[in-house]
Amino acid sequence: MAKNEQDVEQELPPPRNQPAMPEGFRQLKTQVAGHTFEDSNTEAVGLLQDPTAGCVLKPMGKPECGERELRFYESLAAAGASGDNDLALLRGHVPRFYGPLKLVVNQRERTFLRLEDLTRGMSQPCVMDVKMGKRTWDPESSRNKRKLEEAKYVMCKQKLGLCLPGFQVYLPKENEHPKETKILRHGKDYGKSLSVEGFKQTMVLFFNASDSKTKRARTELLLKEVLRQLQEILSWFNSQRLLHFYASSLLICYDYSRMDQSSKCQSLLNGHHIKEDHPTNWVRVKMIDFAHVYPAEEALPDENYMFGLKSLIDVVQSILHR
Ligand SMILES: Nc1ncnc2c1ncn2[C@@H]1O[C@H](COP(=O)(O)OP(=O)(O)OP(=O)(O)O)[C@@H](O)[C@H]1O
Ligand SMILES: O=P(O)(O)O[C@@H]1[C@H](O)[C@H](O)[C@@H](OP(=O)(O)O)[C@H](OP(=O)(O)O)[C@H]1O
Repeated sequence: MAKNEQDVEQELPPPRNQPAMPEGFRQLKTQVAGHTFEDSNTEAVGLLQDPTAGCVLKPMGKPECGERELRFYESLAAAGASGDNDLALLRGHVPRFYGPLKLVVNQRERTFLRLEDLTRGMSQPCVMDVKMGKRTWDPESSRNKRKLEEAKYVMCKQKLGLCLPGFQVYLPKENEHPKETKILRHGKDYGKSLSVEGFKQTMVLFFNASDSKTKRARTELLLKEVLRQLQEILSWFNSQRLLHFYASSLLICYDYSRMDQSSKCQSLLNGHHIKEDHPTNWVRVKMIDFAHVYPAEEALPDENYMFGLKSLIDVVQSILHR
């Protein structure tokens, strides 16, 4: 590990000056990467959360990026919910989109994209942002942007086609109270320092898989569900020839509080029984960040994204089969 846990808590501090925002909204506390609020710059805006609606609101940042992401979500909406074309099928792998919304934040009106909150309903959300692909610059990037991107996260990006801009995880406290937890948070500086081995160890930590004796069954369930969702995304990429995704991420979320429960059924008022403990209720893996999505060149598959996705699957499989 590059830094100890004490450093981590200082690395992503909650901003001291609370940004001024409309009633009912708050900063997304589980935001682990990307553009964020800054104490010294009221122009910098991060994601908001609307806890009642189960939505997050992503600010449309740089005009070309914001517009591209809006067009991407609108094209999925237009593809129709029930269609079986590749765009319609992609809807299942991205957050639901509820349209743009103008809000005044820090005394300035801005446009936000309203998206399904992938951490909704989670009382102890563990969240990891994994940026996909060896190449994280898009076809319109300047020579300078290319150089900047190629100089970052070099070890993981080149070998695995992955990089780790941020994550948070709940871990058991190492004391006599097994139910007590602590949160570990790391940002992009940590991710940029990781070797391939460090990346793999970080994944072990993130999945609470370091202790092989306790919670073994729950960890196995978690890893299998993550793998299942990753494989579904890979099958979509295997067939689609429409889009290429640059600097896009997978967001892996799970609820640590569900790692402790044994499988149980819940009775519903209408007499039906649902397995509320089913892992699809507390594990979510979705694609996010579509600021650099382009039509596929020469209708080729997105080998760049797929290379990263396959190595992520290999890493998770290696943890499962240790
Ligand atoms: N739908 C969502 N549900 C929950 N959290 C989300 C969602 N979308 C984004 N986030 C949180 O916000 C972070 C940043 O998201 P995103 O990558 O879309 O922003 P960005 O500012 O475009 O990032 P970048 O600087 O890498 O381009 C993610 O790492 C995640 O923590
Ligand atoms: O990982 P880092 O070092 O934080 O680098 C940022 C990352 O590449 C973001 O994807 C990019 O935003 P976009 O995807 O919106 O281009 C941002 O550009 P920016 O600083 O020009 O916003 C970079 O600074």
